[in-house]
Amino acid sequence: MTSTPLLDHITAARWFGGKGRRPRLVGVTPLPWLRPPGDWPAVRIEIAEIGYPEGDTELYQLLISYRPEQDQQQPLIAVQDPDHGRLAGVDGTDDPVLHAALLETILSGRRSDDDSSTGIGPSPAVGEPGDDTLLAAHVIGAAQDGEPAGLPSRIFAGEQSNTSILYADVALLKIFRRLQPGRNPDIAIHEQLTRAGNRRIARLQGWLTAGLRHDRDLPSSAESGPVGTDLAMLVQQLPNARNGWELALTALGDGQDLSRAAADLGSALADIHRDLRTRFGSQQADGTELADAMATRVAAAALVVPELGPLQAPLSRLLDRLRSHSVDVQRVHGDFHLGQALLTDDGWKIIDFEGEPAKTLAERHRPDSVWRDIAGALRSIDYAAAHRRDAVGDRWSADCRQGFLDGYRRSAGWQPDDSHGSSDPDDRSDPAEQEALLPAYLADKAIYEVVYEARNRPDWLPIPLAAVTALADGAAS
Ligand SMILES: Nc1ncnc2c1ncn2[C@@H]1O[C@H](COP(=O)(O)OP(=O)(O)O)[C@@H](O)[C@H]1O
Ligand SMILES: O=P(O)(O)O[C@H]1O[C@H](CO)[C@@H](O[C@H]2O[C@H](CO)[C@@H](O)[C@H](O)[C@H]2O)[C@H](O)[C@H]1O
Repeated sequence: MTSTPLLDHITAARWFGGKGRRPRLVGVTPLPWLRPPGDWPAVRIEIAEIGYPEGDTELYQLLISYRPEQDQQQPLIAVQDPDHGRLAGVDGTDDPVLHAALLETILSGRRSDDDSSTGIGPSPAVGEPGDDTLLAAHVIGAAQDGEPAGLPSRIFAGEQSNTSILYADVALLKIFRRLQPGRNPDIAIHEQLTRAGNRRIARLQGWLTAGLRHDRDLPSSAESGPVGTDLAMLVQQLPNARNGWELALTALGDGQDLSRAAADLGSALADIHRDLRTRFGSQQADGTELADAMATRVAAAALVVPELGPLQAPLSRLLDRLRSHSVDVQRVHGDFHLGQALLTDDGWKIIDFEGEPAKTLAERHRPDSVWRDIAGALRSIDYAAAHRRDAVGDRWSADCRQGFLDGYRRSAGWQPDDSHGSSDPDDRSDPAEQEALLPAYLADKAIYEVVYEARNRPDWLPIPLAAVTALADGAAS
């Protein structure tokens, strides 16, 4: 690989997904300037295309702050610009001027308070229709009513795969680093849940989309014309939010029962599923096709983690149980775990609807069974309990899992309960029969986790491997 300051910057970043590979910088596409000429620093988003020897490419979003070349120390990139002259740019991720320009760009965007917005429209906030690369901004709800100028900003310092900018204590701008042409599921789902008035999420306030052209900005394709590629979303900042994973570990360490909170979380997930079902619809999927897809994932995982080899036959018997079913599917979270749940003064909120990072964009938009998310939560409780492998941990885990399932069933209207029962039970014909799908979804999730841990945290591999083994043993007996 030919090292350049920009390539080194990208490959060293927390969000770079090609670690261990041989990346090269194919090109950089600048989006329009976010400030008028003469206002320094000049700031804009740039999209870097990274190529690999295997032939695949990835797109990454960069935030760059420019000054005249002679005024800039240690630049990542130098450009000749018709309006600004010779410029040198540095990473602008921490630059409050860039933060303010991004916020103002979104808040000056096209208001789309109807349901027909597609994310890329004829009224770009920056650039003119017909430009090669447009930047379109959209706002919904009350986001435009505030005065954004001067809001103090800072980068979210916690663990995350993208980059978030916090504006005072009111809003959070999540900047998607690894871009995929098309609609981002996090925005698509937040938009619909916000329009539905769902109170279990951080409300969406706006988003930013680039209109990238296949012939110039995007990896080679026969298509032409701009493709809306979502860049960032602005959401309500949740005050006093405590991460569910950390709460679980603390409670477990203290031997504190968390089954009521788990029930509330199950109820929150059911509320979200209900609104997703209403907004996106539902359909029936062929259980045989689902079982085949899961079996393919087991086989692929066994190539990465050979310990799975002997478990393939019993797992295949477990997946066979899906084959006799027509499976009810709808939009779901897709990668639900305790780290995606924040406990606030207003109860649980669920975040990060991007789906499993290893899946393609099309797969992440595809309807799936609600058991995908329920299995995600149950697996996550098991992960937490793995930190305390004793009778207290086992009891804690069993209580939490039962609490979660009871809370979900009650809110979904799957079981009668005067105190919590939903007056609007969903329309699935036989939820109890659908519950037979849970072991297959638990196995599919644990198989995903085995590969995830083998690649990212080998020390954690025994946790999902033990779960797959237990499920396989259960199927064999
Ligand atoms: N609306 C919000 N308000 C407050 N904190 C949030 C909000 N959304 C996310 N966070 C914090 O940011 C972290 C990362 O968010 P997430 O959406 O999972 O980002 P990523 O997908 O980039 O990892 C969360 O674990 C949480 O601590
Ligand atoms: O980065 P994301 O939050 O989108 O999700 C990925 O990373 C998660 C780990 O941070 C991983 O979750 C797995 O570990 C969790 C504990 O750290 C556990 O609660 C989850 O149940 C387990 O799946 C997730 O699978 C992965 O997609």
